[in-house]
Amino acid sequence: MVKICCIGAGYVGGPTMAVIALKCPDIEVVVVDISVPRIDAWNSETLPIYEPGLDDVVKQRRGKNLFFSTDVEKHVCEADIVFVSVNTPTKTQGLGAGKAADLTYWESAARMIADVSKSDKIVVEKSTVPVKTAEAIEKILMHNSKGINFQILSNPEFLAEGTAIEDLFKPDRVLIGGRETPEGAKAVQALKNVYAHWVPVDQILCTNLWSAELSKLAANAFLAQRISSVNAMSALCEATGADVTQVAYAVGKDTRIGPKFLNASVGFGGSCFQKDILNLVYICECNGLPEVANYWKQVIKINDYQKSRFVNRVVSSMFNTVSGKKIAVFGFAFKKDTGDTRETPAIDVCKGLLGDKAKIDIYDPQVSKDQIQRDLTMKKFDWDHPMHLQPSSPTSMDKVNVVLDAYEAAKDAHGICILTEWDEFKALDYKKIYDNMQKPAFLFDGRNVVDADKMREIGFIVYAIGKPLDQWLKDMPAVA
Ligand SMILES: NC(=O)c1ccc[n+]([C@@H]2O[C@H](COP(=O)([O-])OP(=O)(O)OC[C@H]3O[C@@H](n4cnc5c(N)ncnc54)[C@H](O)[C@@H]3O)[C@@H](O)[C@H]2O)c1
Ligand SMILES: O=c1ccn([C@@H]2O[C@H](COP(=O)(O)OP(=O)(O)O[C@H]3O[C@H](CO)[C@@H](O)[C@H](O)[C@H]3O)[C@@H](O)[C@H]2O)c(=O)[nH]1
Repeated sequence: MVKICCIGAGYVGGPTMAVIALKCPDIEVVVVDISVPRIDAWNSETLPIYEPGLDDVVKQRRGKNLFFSTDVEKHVCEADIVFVSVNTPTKTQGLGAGKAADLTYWESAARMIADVSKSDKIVVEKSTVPVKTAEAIEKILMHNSKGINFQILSNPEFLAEGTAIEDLFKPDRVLIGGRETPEGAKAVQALKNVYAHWVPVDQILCTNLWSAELSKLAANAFLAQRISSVNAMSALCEATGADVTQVAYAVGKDTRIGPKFLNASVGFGGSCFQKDILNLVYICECNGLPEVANYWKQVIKINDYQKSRFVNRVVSSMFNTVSGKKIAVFGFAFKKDTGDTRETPAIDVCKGLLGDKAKIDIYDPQVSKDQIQRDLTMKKFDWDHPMHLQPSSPTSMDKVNVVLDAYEAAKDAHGICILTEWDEFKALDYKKIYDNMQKPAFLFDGRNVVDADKMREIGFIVYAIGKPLDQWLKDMPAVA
């Protein structure tokens, strides 16, 4: 029986391995992590991450051919294929700080693999890494190999949170990069055999190592660039009276452009886009390509602009101050159907409002109070380190309340900011909400989830990203 071990039981390692175990009953899959609470949660009734369909997959295979363990060394030693799916955060200190990928966790995993291995292994990069990481990993493994043969493969993951199980069941493509040698080709084939259990072989793309590594960064950069493009248009729509939804629809009808990923928003979030683009920018700079670096940097700049533009709209429309005013925040996760808050635009928007001395009441169906407190008090990029290395006792947040439903958040509030597109926000009784708010009552829709005209009929002053502005907002222009 082929044995797989995956180092890192996070958003990628957990769901990916659960699906491999489901689709390949003839393979034993063990997911290992240094975090005891995370592994305990994977072995419990309440999994450590919320992802539609995940519970079902884990319950079907756990204890049969899917295991979660903290005994990292034992399971690495026994495995034929070792996936590495550990954090690759942005460096916060030293050379490349604020841009380069911090490969500390990756390097320590590679050294451990070299230390404990007693048989040949295929080592698979599942984490998103800078181009040429495989070369560095190869050096670490070869210099410590004791005669063992290691083949390094790059197999980047393209799942999106909230749809991870669907994406893993029906990936657009699986990408495997390997060395162009007979041993490399054999390793690529071994990994291909795993995915071929359920992915049509013509969708399994095989490339050289560097193409696979770079394709992952490139795909995320292209995706994020689409959002920054439509968000840049949203600012122009507001200035001209065009409607960004209509513009995006018209643009997306061009089959060369396509309709997906063109929703204007308060900004993109998530653990990947910003981190991976910063990493790409750094690689370009290191390769003497400042023009290319600047091109991609602009995607991040527009995203930051979009978040601060939103805060400025809120403040300026409420007579240029939110000091002492209660603002209800609907949604804190970086997108719907996940409890993940990494790099969520809600952090920057809430910090912006707090900076203007607002009082905020936050409601999100999947994010805990503890997590929100951590997010609003943590330093930039600290979130992407293993849980046990993050600050555990957040400083107090006397101007922030985390509440259990949207009605409570909006009671006596001056304004509402919708920051995540949870479906339940479409179905709320906004008349009831309006009746319980201070007047004038403001609704700032950062995700275009509510029917703005209906809200206006109720009495709200409405701001919706990229939509024609209410007269009130035109009279109170925001400084971008
Ligand atoms: N989250 C996503 O949707 C997504 C999608 C595609 C790719 N990625 C990439 O995959 C990688 C992992 O992302 P994630 O979201 O799963 O991160 P995560 O933080 O959820 O999980 C990483 C896990 O690795 C563990 N870990 C770190 N060092 C370890 C070590 N030496 N030994 C054992 N365990 C160790 C941590 O404790 C943590 O539980 C990143 O490179 C990310 O960019 C993420
Ligand atoms: O039209 C859109 C689409 C998305 N978003 C926002 O963009 C962010 C990222 O969304 P999404 O890409 O759906 O989720 P992620 O889980 O971050 O997935 C991205 O990042 C992963 C990690 O690398 C990749 O594997 C995925 O392919 C890639 O989509 C979220 O804040 C979304 O709200 C928009 O604002 N408008």
